[in-house]
Amino acid sequence: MTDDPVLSVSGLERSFGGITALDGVDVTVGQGITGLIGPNGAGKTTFFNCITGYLDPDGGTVEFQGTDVTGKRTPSIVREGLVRTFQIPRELENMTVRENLLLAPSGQSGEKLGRAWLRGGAFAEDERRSRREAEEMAEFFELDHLLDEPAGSLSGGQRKLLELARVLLTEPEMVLLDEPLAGVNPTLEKKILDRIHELESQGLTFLFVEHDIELIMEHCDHVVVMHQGRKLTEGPPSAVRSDQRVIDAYLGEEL
Ligand SMILES: Nc1ncnc2c1ncn2[C@@H]1O[C@H](COP(=O)(O)OP(=O)(O)OP(=O)(O)O)[C@@H](O)[C@H]1O
Repeated sequence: MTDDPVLSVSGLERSFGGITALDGVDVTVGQGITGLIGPNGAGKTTFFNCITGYLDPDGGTVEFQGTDVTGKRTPSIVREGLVRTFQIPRELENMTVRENLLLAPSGQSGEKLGRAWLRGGAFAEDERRSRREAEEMAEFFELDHLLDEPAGSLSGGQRKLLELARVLLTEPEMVLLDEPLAGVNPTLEKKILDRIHELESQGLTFLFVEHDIELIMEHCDHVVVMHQGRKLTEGPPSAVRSDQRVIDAYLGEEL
């Protein structure tokens, strides 16, 4: 990891009625692969949602590569280069894999259409390039034989690949991965992890939520542990794993 933080989150707060999901979270993420773990209900998903514009935080700040993105909407955060994988929404399940790959995530299509309107002829060239990139991405993730199939017909693992392919097409600087390997068979799992390491070596930053602690320990440079809406501790995987506070937080769950 380099010394310059890619993401700096300070005092992040979010409640739902009487439930405090985030209670002043301070997390700094440097380049590389950082794991984010914590028992059920620790606040991991809320944390992801608040830093990617899906939810407004009640307090605190989020800085991405030196830019304050607190409270910004998702499309503008995506444009800054911070993206998260998200499940293919039901309405996109009837669209083909190719169509899903051609749609920029998080409502950017309106902006794209606007650009096309203004730029006229350049649009055809842009579209050809987008199609080629989508096809290359599908080929890499071994989804090319499924390009004309509806996304809803994919297996769980193939959907995860499609989700990752979609966010990578936005050319991000940092990707938040929310259990990218759930339901993925071992061959596909290895392929996704290899791709993540390859992208990391090219300078991409990952923050990786995963319930499989073994995977986190094996593949992350640094691990942040959340518990009850706060950061409990952080450090190298081996130190975190043997930390008594972490063991207590998981209350005997396998670590
Ligand atoms: N939309 C919501 N409405 C009400 N409460 C919510 C909402 N979203 C999250 N919560 C509550 O906030 C707390 C944190 O939830 P969150 O989903 O962020 O945790 P998590 O660490 O991602 O959990 P898990 O590992 O089980 O997915 C929980 O108590 C949860 O019930």
